[in-house]
Amino acid sequence: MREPPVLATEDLTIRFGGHVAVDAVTCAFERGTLTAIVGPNGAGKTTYFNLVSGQLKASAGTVRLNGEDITRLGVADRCERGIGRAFQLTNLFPSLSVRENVRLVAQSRARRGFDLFSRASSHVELIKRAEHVLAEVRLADKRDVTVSALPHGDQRKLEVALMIALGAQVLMFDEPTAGMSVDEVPVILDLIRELKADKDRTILLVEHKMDVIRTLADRIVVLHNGALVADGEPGEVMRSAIVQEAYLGKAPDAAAATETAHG
Ligand SMILES: Nc1ncnc2c1ncn2[C@@H]1O[C@H](COP(=O)(O)OP(=O)(O)OP(=O)(O)O)[C@@H](O)[C@H]1O
Repeated sequence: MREPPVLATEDLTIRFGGHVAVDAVTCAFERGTLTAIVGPNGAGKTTYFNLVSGQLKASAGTVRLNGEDITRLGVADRCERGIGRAFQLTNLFPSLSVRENVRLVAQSRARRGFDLFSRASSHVELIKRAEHVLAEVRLADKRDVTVSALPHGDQRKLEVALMIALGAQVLMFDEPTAGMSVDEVPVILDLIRELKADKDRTILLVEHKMDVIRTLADRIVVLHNGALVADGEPGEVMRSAIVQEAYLGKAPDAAAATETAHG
């Protein structure tokens, strides 16, 4: 039997009063893929993320992780099962070193017995695990730096390290380059590219910048007024009239003219 997608939403819906912010979104995400979720301001992208990560409770519909219905679980339970959301962690210890932060997260996970390292909970094993994760996010040379002294870009890398140490299989990034300096942007994009190379992970990315989407995404899902209006390979989705109109703000005729003009 074919294994279920890592993550799937079925008719996922949330209403705020009379406003439907996410409208019956059915979408599946396969292991080893990076999907960009795009759409105009207010389309429902962040709200969709909140429904997947558990920050918001759905009015209707289902969220499944590896086939398991997790719709009624809270953020912590979803996180333990492998849903990681970048830059939302409040559990950084600013006065401890980078490595201590990662070690503590690895330790809490090992105690709860959620991964292969559950028996490797000796101090030495946990340090090894922390070193491995820090190498993966290119922070090994900052291992002894106190978190509060880290530049913004490195704090973000550390947050990714914590997601990995927590055992996330689904990594969600909501505008990862927002608020970053020109120097930091390529660093975080390289990091996402490297995370994507690990085919066990499934990455969801909300992003406005088309150049970022073009270089990273295997697939684009377009939301508009809360509903999924396009889903497919990036080139094809970007060329579709609905995207030209909904996302780029051009009428279909103008979009067609632009396409013709550019061959
Ligand atoms: N807690 C809330 N209460 C009421 N309305 C909300 C709430 N959260 C979101 N909305 C509304 O839901 C709609 C979708 O918002 P959301 O932030 O998900 O859009 P978005 O696509 O992420 O936009 P942006 O690109 O600007 O971040 C908007 O109309 C927003 O005002």
